[in-house]
Amino acid sequence: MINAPFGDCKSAALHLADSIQPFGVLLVIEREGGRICAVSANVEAWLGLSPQGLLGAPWSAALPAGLRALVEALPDEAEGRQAPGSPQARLRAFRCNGRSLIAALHLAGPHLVLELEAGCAPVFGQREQVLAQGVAALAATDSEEAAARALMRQVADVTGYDRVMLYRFLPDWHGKVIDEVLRPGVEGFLGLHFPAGDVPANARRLYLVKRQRVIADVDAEPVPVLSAVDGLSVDLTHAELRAVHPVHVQYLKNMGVAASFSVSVVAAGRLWGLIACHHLEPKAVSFADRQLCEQLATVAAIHMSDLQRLAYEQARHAHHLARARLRLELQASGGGRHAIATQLERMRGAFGAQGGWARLDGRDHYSGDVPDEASLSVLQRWLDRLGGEKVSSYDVLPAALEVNPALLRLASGLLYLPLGGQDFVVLLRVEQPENVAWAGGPAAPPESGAPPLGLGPRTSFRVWREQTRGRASPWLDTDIEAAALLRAMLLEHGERLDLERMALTDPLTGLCNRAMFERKLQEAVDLGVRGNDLSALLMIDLDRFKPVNDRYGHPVGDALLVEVAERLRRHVRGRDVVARLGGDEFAVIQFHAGSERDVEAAAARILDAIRAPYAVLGHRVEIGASIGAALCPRDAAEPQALVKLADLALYRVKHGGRDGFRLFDSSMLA
Ligand SMILES: Nc1nc2c(ncn2[C@@H]2O[C@H](COP(=O)(O)OP(=O)(O)OP(=O)(O)O)[C@@H](O)[C@H]2O)c(=O)[nH]1
Repeated sequence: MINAPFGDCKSAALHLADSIQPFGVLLVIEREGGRICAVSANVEAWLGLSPQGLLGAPWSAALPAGLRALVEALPDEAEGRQAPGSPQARLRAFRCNGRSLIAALHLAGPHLVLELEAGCAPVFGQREQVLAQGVAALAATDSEEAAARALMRQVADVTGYDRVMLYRFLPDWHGKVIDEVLRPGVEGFLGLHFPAGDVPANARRLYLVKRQRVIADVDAEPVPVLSAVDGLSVDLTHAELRAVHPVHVQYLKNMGVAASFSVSVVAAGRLWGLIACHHLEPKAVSFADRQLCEQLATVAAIHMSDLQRLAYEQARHAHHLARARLRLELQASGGGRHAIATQLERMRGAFGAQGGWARLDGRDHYSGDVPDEASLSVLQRWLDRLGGEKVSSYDVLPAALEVNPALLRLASGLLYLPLGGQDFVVLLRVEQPENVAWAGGPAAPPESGAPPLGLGPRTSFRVWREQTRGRASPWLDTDIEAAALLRAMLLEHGERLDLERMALTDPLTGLCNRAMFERKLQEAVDLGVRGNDLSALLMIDLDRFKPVNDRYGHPVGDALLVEVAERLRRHVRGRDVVARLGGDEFAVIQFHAGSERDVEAAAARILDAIRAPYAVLGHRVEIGASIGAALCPRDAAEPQALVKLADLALYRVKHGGRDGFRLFDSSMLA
């Protein structure tokens, strides 16, 4: 029986094609039981054996002696060749009915697939020489593209097709002809783009596993594969003779192509491109030459994978170095979270971004080419939807943003690093407008609704020009990976700053704590001594605070402390420092204190501020404060001594009845 025909081209299980091209003959043997379960309908013409006589018969009885020897030899040899790539068929020269044939046998799941075609065994020596030269040429290349070009030239030399093109797959799987070799007078396609639908996903999967594919004559009638049992499907993924989908045949005819040969260009397990060979007359490349091309393609794939890995490692290393430098800069800057903004340019350099935008603690910072603020707000609303958990990126401006000309020009590529809360870093790449020349228009052939064989590939390959907008040069995998690592580093930096801040501030009032007070006092003393400038230290202890706690409870006491802190903050100047040293004890460090009188005036203002009545949690409270002060360098030129003397003055006030101010004088030491 004849098995089911293909489905439509895009969803068809192309490898289950139940027919073959007529330049050979196919037999399928069940590995279990050894019966011949399928043969191509042309078997009689090639082998002089009828399909009826072969189907269901054991191969050991039904096959001619030469073929039996091949089948006997193969299964064990082939076991190890099954996965993961193309199982290399075993070749055998064979004469039958006075014809020289090449027999090839490979495993396909539960089946052995035997194919025969006209030809003779490869001539030893010549083939090895071509292979050696090819390997040397490939090894001399230092980029993936150069290796692919070298492979294309070798395929052109070995096969002699009219037009040999290097077709490179681009990120969305549309393709571009980036190199070609033409017989004089044959039209070329160099520089033209082809839509992704021209090589649909099912075809790409086959190209990945079966690294070469010949179509000997687009006008040749396919030969059905007859099977012994109903519904038998043989996997022809690795078959040389597998028939072509009618839509693809039509596609080639529309192009004026009579025969084709394709060699897959694979790098790191991914389809990089195709070497597409066209002939304007029917043409079948010999099995041996096809194998030679496949071997060269395998060598190219290994070399290209190595080059890709090398480029990847180099890019990772460069990012690693840039990050290490950035970390050092951040640590050295001591400038808190905003130090990240000073590194925007460095980040742009590492990621090849023309614009940088950081929002840190509500403040915006920019570097390089950045859209205007209104456009950035549009962008930000869009970014808000992405969430703040991970790096996001695009290198084609999202449709929703296309209407904004500034974003189109300056933000066609984006890396978004959310840094917690409202903070983020955004790196931008400018638009790279490109004039794309399509071979016959970018639309894929119609997909839905049409009957399977009525599907038509496009009929025209006339050049159709389109300017692509909103595209930036694409981020590499290494960029995305490095952005995630950079984000982790910046978050860690922020967390360290938060910890530092926590370690240096009083959690209740937000004032400096004792540790920070000591640092700042040292600064004031250094400045006073070096600059012969007067600094003052005011030690403040609240009076009658305990009764507030006792009477109204701790929460009221807490709220009162917070309010005292607020009043103190309001009564100092820019650089001065207010600290809570513990309990109801505060301190003020005055830089550039002016004169003794100025210090006294400041203390009086602070006293008045503290004395003013409070309304805390619904209670009216009044307290006072005892304040003692010492001056640097007049009284002491060393922090601890200064604290001691200011404390001495404070205790004089406490013991003198509280609620007042004393400036240290030497009589207090008596
Ligand atoms: N609500 C509250 N009370 C605190 C806190 N830390 C310390 N205290 C209390 O503050 C009081 C400080 O003691 P004192 O300075 O002797 O109290 P005072 O009534 O101001 O005494 P004088 O200075 O002699 O007037 C103690 O009762 C502590 O328990 C705090 O964080 N919150």
